[in-house]
Amino acid sequence: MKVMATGTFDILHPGHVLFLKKAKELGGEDAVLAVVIARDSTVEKRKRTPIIPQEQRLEMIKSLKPVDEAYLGHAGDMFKIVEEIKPDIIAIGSDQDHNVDKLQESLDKRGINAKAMRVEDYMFGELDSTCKIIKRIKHTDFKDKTGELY
Ligand SMILES: Cc1cc2nc3c(=O)[nH]c(=O)nc-3n(C[C@H](O)[C@H](O)[C@H](O)COP(=O)(O)O)c2cc1C
Ligand SMILES: Nc1ncnc2c1ncn2[C@@H]1O[C@H](COP(=O)(O)OP(=O)(O)OP(=O)(O)O)[C@@H](O)[C@H]1O
Repeated sequence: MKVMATGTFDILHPGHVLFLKKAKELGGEDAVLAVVIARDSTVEKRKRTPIIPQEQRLEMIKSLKPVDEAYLGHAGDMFKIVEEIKPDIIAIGSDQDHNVDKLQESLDKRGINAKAMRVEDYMFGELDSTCKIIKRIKHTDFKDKTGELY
């Protein structure tokens, strides 16, 4: 079965890898995992300014073990890429801001034969989100080996 997972994936961390592994598991033994990377313009609108540009975020996701295919999403219509990829399952992360029931309704209305499913697993840790990594960087005084701030 083909599973589609989506996200920004700005500054990768182990929680992203857990999500992708668990998303692929939803598709059973012969699962194929296709990942849609949110465009910079989408991230700006929906979340915040991304740090890593979309092409670099795509390159990193493509290189991860569970990932079979990865694509940049389109600007605007979020269902166009779904129609192109034709997934059996759309995996939504546990803290992802998409309502699974509403998403399923929209898929059904559009005649897309995919099941929206939530991945319940979440990896908790000191730096378990991109936001926390950004905050850590902002509040760190970086010094070189002589102790000089740079
Ligand atoms: C079914 C589905 C299709 C999507 N298609 C696109 C798309 O074509 N282009 C895009 O920029 N974002 C797309 N997104 C949105 C992003 O992947 C992402 O969910 C959104 O920017 C919020 O960021 P986050 O999921 O990292 O929190 C899609 C999301 C879903 C659930
Ligand atoms: N710690 C985590 N454990 C499990 N899944 C995670 C974790 N962090 C993110 N994910 C999942 O990875 C996908 C991409 O997440 P996203 O790029 O929004 O990362 P993020 O770290 O949550 O970013 P931000 O802090 O900017 O919101 C989403 O489906 C999200 O639910």
